Amino acid sequence: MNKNLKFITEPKTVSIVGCPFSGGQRRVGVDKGPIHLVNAGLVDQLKDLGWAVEFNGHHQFEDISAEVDPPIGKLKNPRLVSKVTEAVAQVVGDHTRRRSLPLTLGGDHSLAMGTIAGTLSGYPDACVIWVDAHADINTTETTDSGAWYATYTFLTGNIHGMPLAFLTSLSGSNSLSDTKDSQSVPFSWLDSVHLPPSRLAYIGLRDVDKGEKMILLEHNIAAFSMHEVDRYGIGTVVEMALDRVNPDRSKPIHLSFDVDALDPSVAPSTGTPVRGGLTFREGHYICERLYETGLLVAVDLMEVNPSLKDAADAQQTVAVGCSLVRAALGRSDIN
Ligand SMILES: NC(=[NH2+])NCCC[C@H](N)C(=O)O
Repeated sequence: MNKNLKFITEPKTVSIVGCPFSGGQRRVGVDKGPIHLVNAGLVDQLKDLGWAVEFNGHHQFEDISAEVDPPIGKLKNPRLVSKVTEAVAQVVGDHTRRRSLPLTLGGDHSLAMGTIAGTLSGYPDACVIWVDAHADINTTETTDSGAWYATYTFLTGNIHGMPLAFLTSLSGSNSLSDTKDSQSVPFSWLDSVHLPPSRLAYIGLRDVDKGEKMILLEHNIAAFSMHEVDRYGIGTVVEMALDRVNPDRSKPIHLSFDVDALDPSVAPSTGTPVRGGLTFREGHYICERLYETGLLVAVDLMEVNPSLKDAADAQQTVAVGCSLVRAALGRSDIN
């Protein structure tokens, strides 16, 4: 076992899962995120931190296509997103069961259906720290409940706003089915996966749709918005989040980091930026502290979209993304 990370075996290995995928939302370019992150030197940076790095190129999801993929209910690209996330779940699950640490680079945040399902296959008691401006817990019913927001994102139905509804079983394939053949219904593979809402904590929220607010309340989900970050400071907020989902500091932790949790002045190139976000240091502190718990088992970095804004903004966002990953994988300023 690793002296720093309780669940990862020596020699500590990080397995990069590059996921150039944008089908969970409407803006082109987020599929380029992982390519830019790797081209910025991430592999060598992680080797420098003492990790053995496995990276066999980005997943092309070649065999996966869904040429005929009309919306089901309000959901856009349901067949494609289901197939891609199922493939991601398999890959992440394999790494997890070998006790290497999967680092998934997105791509849009619908990919977390795959990454978290994969983590749960290896660590059924894992908890999730979801760092994001958005709650991404819209159900098949509530996905258009973000009234002001929806006006400029085509009434949503974008599955990147929904992964946690499927993972917590608030939505399931039954809500998408008009056929008896359950195998062919999108997301039926996820029906057997369940993340209890008591093992989910958010940090950084500031753009939560009406229907999502009701879900957070009703299921008593640990949600720390920017208001709590301002009020208590990031150090206290991270402990408060861990107290809710991992009170004994014993369970495996999956970190799912959406780069839009950061303020747009820090990470401008992302599809759904929201002002008033985490500072550079607050974002890094979360990553550093979770590494320090020794309990990290998987990391996602999502929603870097280098095609948005200008080249300098894209480069800044990619650089911050790499820096967050280094912080989550043990980089320290003094040792
Ligand atoms: N992963 C993201 N950037 N999600 C943004 C979601 C925005 C909005 N709540 C929706 O459901 O469409």
